[in-house]
Amino acid sequence: MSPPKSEGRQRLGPERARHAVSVSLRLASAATAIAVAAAVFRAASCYYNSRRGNTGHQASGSAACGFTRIPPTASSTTVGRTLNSLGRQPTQPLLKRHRRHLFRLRSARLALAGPAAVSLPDELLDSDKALRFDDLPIAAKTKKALREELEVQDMTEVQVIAIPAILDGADVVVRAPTGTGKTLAFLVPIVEQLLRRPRDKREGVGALILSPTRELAMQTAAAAEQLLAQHSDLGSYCMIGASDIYDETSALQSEFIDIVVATPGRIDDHFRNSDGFADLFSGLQVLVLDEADRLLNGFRPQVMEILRRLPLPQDRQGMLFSATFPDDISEIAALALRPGYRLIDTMHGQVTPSLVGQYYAVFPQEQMVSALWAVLQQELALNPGTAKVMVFFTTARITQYFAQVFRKARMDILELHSRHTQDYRTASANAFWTSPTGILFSTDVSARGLDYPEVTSVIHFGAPSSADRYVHRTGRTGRMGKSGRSITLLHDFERSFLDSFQDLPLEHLDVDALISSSPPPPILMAPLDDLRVGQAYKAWLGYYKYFCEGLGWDDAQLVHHAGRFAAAIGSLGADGSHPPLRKVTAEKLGLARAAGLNLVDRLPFQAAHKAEELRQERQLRSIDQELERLMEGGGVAEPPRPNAHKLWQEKERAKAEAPKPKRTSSWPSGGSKHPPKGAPDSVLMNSRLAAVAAVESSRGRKDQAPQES
Ligand SMILES: Nc1ncnc2c1ncn2[C@@H]1O[C@H](COP(=O)(O)OP(=O)(O)OP(=O)(O)O)[C@@H](O)[C@H]1O
Repeated sequence: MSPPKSEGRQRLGPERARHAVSVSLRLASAATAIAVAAAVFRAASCYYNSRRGNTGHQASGSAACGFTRIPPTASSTTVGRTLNSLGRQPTQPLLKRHRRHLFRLRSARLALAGPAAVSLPDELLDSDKALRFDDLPIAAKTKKALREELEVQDMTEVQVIAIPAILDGADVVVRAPTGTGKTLAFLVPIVEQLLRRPRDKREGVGALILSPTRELAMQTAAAAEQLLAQHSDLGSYCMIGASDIYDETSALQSEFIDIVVATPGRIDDHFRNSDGFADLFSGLQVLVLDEADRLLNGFRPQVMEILRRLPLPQDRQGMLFSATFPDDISEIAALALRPGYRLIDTMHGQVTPSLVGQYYAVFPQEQMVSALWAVLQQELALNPGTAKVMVFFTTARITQYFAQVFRKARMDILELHSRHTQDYRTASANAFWTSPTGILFSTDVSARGLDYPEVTSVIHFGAPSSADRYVHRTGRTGRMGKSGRSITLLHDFERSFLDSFQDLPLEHLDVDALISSSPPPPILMAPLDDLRVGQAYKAWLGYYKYFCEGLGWDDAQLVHHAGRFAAAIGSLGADGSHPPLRKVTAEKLGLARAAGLNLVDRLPFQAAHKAEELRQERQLRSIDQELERLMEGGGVAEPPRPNAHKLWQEKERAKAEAPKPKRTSSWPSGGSKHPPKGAPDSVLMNSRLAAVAAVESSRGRKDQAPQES
């Protein structure tokens, strides 16, 4: 294992002090007192400030479901908010009005202080045209790729402000609404920075982009690949938990790879276990933490370890991107950025997309299945033939349970969560991405960054565990100025969730009326087999045990509501007995002494599942054979492969054979308006998905991915 690149990280103290001074200076010089006061007032009225501290997710015992209000505080983000107070406009995802661009650019210059904050030529600032990528001082090949591969021309607000600042060499913290083009806001200048300083092959990787989930990393890598389509001398690579660790190291050592997009767990793993890996990053020029708040909240140990082994902030450029940051970002920024970094904030006080109608319903837990059924029917009816719905659940097992229940009722449900293998996850994501309509049941693993086209509705089944999660989930719809709907379905005991969201435009939805007009089919109310019930019940207990304090529950109340959950899925015994729970599990949950649980040494149904597992494996094999046969016969396109590196290798191979081949990414791209070529036959893929799911589920296989839930 290579030694850490530097041991000097203890300089954080003085750096922090310098940073504090620089923030104060910027505060003082950047805005007038009125603007600051307006921003503070805005902050006070903004729900984002009224939520509990974002970084305190684990710290507070009441945790995320506590729904307690934290008094608003003025903070370093005030600097960013002065931009908003000057702008006084609702969020406009695609700003084509040049005057507003100019106003904001000038505001940015004012508010962000620092010399030469934005380096667009003055003649552009004085013209009446919308600012386009073509106007940027970047390589012609990048512009061509933006036009032809990503099909984008006019820049969005965050791109107008962030790209010049990054090209200028600044470290940045960028907060911009969901779906407004943050990915290209960092990818475009990264490519340019790499081109501007030609690198020696021995310097290794030029830019590292960290993403909290595998799917987001793959999506970003695909966008990078599209952007590099015209640059035969630059390559990108995607490193995620599911790939082969040995292949990755040797690929990185033998190939010329400039941009690596990765999940933190995998990079950390390499740093610890792969010889010579750290050397590959010794010449790193750019580091991006995409969804930075999540990375530093949910993956802090890994991210800290990575930061410790990368070049010091003063020797590279650093960027933090997200739609949500804690009020005090100085701590996060001090970890990854140079003092004097610039804050760019294009939220304009609006945390959710302006064209997303937001609704809520509260219902007795016993009605949860009917409520979800009725709301889904409504969304399908509101968008006939085009409904694309994402339903977010609290845990992977509960997601899996509901997916199987709704499939019984002949609904075509895709599933994405950590209880499946990466192949399955990728196939689900691809199927949802390519289909013009569909329903995806997911955990928060899909909440951030994923850019599924044309999502019409987001349904939160149960209270989201934090305000930030609500924002990111909701942001899967209403992207790039489109409209959408977000419906929050709250169990009766989650009503206090609404207290924290008073500033959101949530409208009440009459779920009783919906249930009366769309009653659930009887099959929906019949429980699944014991194994699935047991898994869902255990997951429910584990999840709400974590939030007991916030809900004001003791163990007896937890068990009481767990019984209601069991009743709602039709699995409470005739004598009121709960589904069986292993004693060892109850001990782990701290519930060994709780009255009312049905504790057993061994689950009675485990052996019976062995035979079922074998049957399903046989089924899976025959579906695979069928797929293979069809593919050989040209009846169905090859299922898409996600690994950007493989695609890159193919590109390289193809290049050697014929100059300038044109390839299309097989993964949902950040910008292409067309589905990737080679999309799978959906019926066959769906049956394969179902078969794989059944086998995985009966094996109880757990995916080890870093996950949201
Ligand atoms: N200038 C542009 N014009 C048109 N479309 C664009 C432009 N820039 C990006 N897009 C497209 O907008 C969509 C959303 O972009 P992106 O995923 O980068 O948003 P985001 O701000 O990162 O969202 P999130 O906060 O959810 O991660 C993508 O399909 C992307 O290709």
